[in-house]
Amino acid sequence: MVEKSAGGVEEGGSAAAAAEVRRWVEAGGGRLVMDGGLATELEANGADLNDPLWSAKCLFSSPHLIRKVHLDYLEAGANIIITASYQATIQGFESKGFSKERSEDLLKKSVEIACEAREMFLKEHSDQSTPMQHPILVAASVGSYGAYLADGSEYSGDYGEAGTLEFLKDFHRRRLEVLAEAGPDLIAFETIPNKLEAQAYVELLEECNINIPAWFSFNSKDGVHVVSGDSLIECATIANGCAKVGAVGINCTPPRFIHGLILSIQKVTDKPILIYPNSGERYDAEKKVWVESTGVSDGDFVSYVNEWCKDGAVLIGGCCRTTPNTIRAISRSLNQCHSAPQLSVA
Ligand SMILES: C[S+](C)CC[C@H](N)C(=O)O
Ligand SMILES: N[C@@H](CCS)C(=O)O
Ligand SMILES: [Zn+2]
Repeated sequence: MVEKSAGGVEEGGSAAAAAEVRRWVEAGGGRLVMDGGLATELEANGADLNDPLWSAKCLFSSPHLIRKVHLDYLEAGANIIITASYQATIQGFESKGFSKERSEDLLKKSVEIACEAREMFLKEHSDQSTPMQHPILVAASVGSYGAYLADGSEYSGDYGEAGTLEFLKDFHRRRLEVLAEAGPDLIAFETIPNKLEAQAYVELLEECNINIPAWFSFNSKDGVHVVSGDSLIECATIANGCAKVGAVGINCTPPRFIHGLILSIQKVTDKPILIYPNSGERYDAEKKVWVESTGVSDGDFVSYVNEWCKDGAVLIGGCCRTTPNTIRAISRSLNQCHSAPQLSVA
């Protein structure tokens, strides 16, 4: 279980969230291993995600599978497990016929399932002399508005006329509050496709007075811009300007772009950098399948890890199409990596 500092993000000045993430990274020996693709592994365990709710469907159809996948990632060496709330929204559940209350309960449940998996894992290993990974953290996923649209818009960031700042804030507000109230260690804003949504998240973190460290993770198709074409540097600058953001990085992006993206992020922030790329395959949103075999294998993926460490990433995992085998290999590779930079705890 994680011990939180007395004041959380609330106290401690402008870099409080980053300081908290740095403390966790220090506790983990200079690196933290994140989990891999949650939806990927739910499918591997038999879930049918061809649904507008995608992986969030399992919150009511097969919560036991979500718990199993979290456990599999913990057994593989993950320090951080990300909840099944990526595509879980009050609006999405309501359009399936759930009441507002039940929809909020399902959001909370995503955090509860991950916490249960952590408890089970800790209990299972409590009498073992071999050291387990520490700390173990639960990050509540907030997928973008594009994820809710269920048409792959998180890979274009093109929201048309709906994409105003106020609209995006209204869309995410209650969802964020409910997830924060459920008590995760972190809030994971994932697969952020454009600058506007990053700005909306910053304003919501402040207005809702969220005192749980957040991370902002963008996705890119060219190694320079986020998927909308907005500059990654500008996006990372927005994240850097928010004291409630504890880490900044990249997810669901081909491994070949990660090196350059880390260097870009470093130009504008001292906050810890996280990266959890996908396999490099392309998502066909109509058929809801991943296509093309240009992806990298687990072995290939891991060959990049030491370079990303040297570049300065301190939280490393995988996104779509990565598996517990990927995470096990990353964990082993990081354990052998002795070039950990000294992190100052502010
Ligand atoms: C990260 S993508 C693979 C998630 C699924 C997408 N939003 C869809 O519903 O098709
Ligand atoms: N946390 C989500 C990210 C999708 S891009 C998942 O792994 O399914
Ligand atoms: Zn992904």
